[in-house]
Amino acid sequence: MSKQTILVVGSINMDQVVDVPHLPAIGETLLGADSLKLIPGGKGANQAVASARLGGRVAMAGRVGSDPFGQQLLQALRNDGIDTELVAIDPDAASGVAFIFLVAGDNAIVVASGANAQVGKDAEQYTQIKQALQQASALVLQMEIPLETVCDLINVAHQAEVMTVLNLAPACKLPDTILRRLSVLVVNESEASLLSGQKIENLAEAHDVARHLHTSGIPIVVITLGSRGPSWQQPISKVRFKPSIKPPPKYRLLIRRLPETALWERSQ
Ligand SMILES: OC[C@H]1O[C@H](O)[C@H](O)[C@@H]1O
Repeated sequence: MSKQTILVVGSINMDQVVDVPHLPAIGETLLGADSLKLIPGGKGANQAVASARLGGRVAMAGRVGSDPFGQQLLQALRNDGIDTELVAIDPDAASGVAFIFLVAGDNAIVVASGANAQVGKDAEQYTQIKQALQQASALVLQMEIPLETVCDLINVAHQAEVMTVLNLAPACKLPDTILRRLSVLVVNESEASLLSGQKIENLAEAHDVARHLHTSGIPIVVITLGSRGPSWQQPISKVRFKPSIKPPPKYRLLIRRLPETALWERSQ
C-alpha cells in the first residue's frame, strides 16, 4: 500500500431497496413497488466508492460472506478501482444486508450486519489491516462495524500520525478521548444532537453544536444537512464550503470535495 492510499475500514452491504407509500405499522402487510432493487452499499463501501470516484487511491478493508452477494459486492468495489486485498470472505457469516424503505425521497433502513460484525475479530486479518494503516495517508471509518474495532483503529492511527475521518453513523456516544484523536468528524443533524446533547432546529443551532464539538478538541467538524438543506433559513449554497477560518493545507482538498457540507470549524 502506498503512502497516498486512503484506507476505508467498514461495512459492505447489499442494499435491498423498495419504494413504499408509508412505513408499515406493526402487524401491517404493505404492498410496495413491484420490484426490489439490489444495490451494493454499506456505509463503509459507500465511503470507499465516493473517495475513489473523487480521484483517490482507495483500499477497502472489511468482510463479506461466502454467498453470491459477497462476490457481487467485491466485484462492485473492484469496478470502481478499489483495492479489495483486505476484504476477507467470512466462512461462517452471511454478507451484510440493508433493507431500505424509500418513502417520498426519505428513507428508513434496517441493517442485518452479518460479516460486518466480525471486522476486527479475525486476528490474522486485523493484523494486516493495522499494518496497512501504518502506510496509509488517511483512515476513513463509520459505525457499522464493532465499536471496539473503531476505537482501537482510531488509537492506532493516532499513534501512526495518520489522519482519521469518522462518519458517526449510526450515531452513538464515543468517549471524549477517542473523539479528540479524530482529524475530521462528519455527522448529520440528529447524530450531532445525540453526541452533543444539544437540539438542532436551525442553522444557528447547527453552528453552535459544531463550535461546541470543535472546542472540545475535534479539529474539523462537518455537519451535513442532507435533503433538509434547502428548508433551512439560510440556503445551503451560502454556507457550503465557506469556512470561517482558513483550512490548513493538508485539509484543503478534502474540504473542497466534501458534498453537501454545511459548516466546519478547525483548530486555531
Ligand atoms: O447510508 C446508507 C447506507 O447505510 C446502510 O448501511 C446501507 O447499506 C446504505 O448503503
